[in-house]
Amino acid sequence: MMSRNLLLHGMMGAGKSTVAVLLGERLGRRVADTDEELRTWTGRSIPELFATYGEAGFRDLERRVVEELATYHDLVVALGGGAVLRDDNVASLLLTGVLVELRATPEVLVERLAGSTDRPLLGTVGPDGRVRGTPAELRQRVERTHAERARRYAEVADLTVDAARTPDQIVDDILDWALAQGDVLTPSEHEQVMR
Ligand SMILES: Nc1ncnc2c1ncn2[C@@H]1O[C@H](COP(=O)(O)OP(=O)(O)O)[C@@H](O)[C@H]1O
Ligand SMILES: O=C(O)C1=C[C@@H](OP(=O)(O)O)[C@@H](O)[C@H](O)C1
Ligand SMILES: [Mg+2]
Repeated sequence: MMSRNLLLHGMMGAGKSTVAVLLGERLGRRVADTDEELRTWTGRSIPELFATYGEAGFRDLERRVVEELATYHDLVVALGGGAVLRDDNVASLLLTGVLVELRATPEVLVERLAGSTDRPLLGTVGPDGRVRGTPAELRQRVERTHAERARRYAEVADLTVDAARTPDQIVDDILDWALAQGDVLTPSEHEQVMR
């Protein structure tokens, strides 16, 4: 019996990659992270990919990863924060999965992203991988990106969870919701979560 992929989306720093691992452990599912897939496939870091191909080129590579992952079932997937901006990605992902938004305020996100060196859109890392950018610039970029994307994230979400809590609490919220759906978990996952 197959289940639907649990696809985590939302802003950079919301905790998608972190929560995906825990959720996968709780369900005994395989976990995929689109950024990790891109690193493995290309042998390059995310900043290197942005520096080499630009954002548009990065999105095209990400699209190919998304298309491939959408052919599987029974996964937990941490999407890169920009993946659901494309309609073609959302259409592919919904064929086999449900979209769960992790939502947090810019204040919370900035706190979590302060030391980040692998998110080129935040301006905190140069093409050479060296850290640059001031805390004020980080805050401005997070606020602007959040303002640009918040509506889109909400619109495509099957479920939105408050990400300003512990990863375990976020996993519990997702599982509570998944249990109440008919087609998200397999019967054996259902049993395992209830135990
Ligand atoms: N629920 C949480 N509470 C506090 N810190 C978190 C939480 N989830 C993730 N973090 C931290 O925030 C940073 C970004 O998390 P990450 O999982 O990479 O987010 P995303 O994949 O959404 O960009 C990491 O340093 C991570 O350890
Ligand atoms: O929001 C975005 O556009 C991006 C988010 C990043 O992943 P996380 O959301 O895991 O940080 C990564 O895919 C890339 O830097 C672009
Ligand atoms: Mg991530």
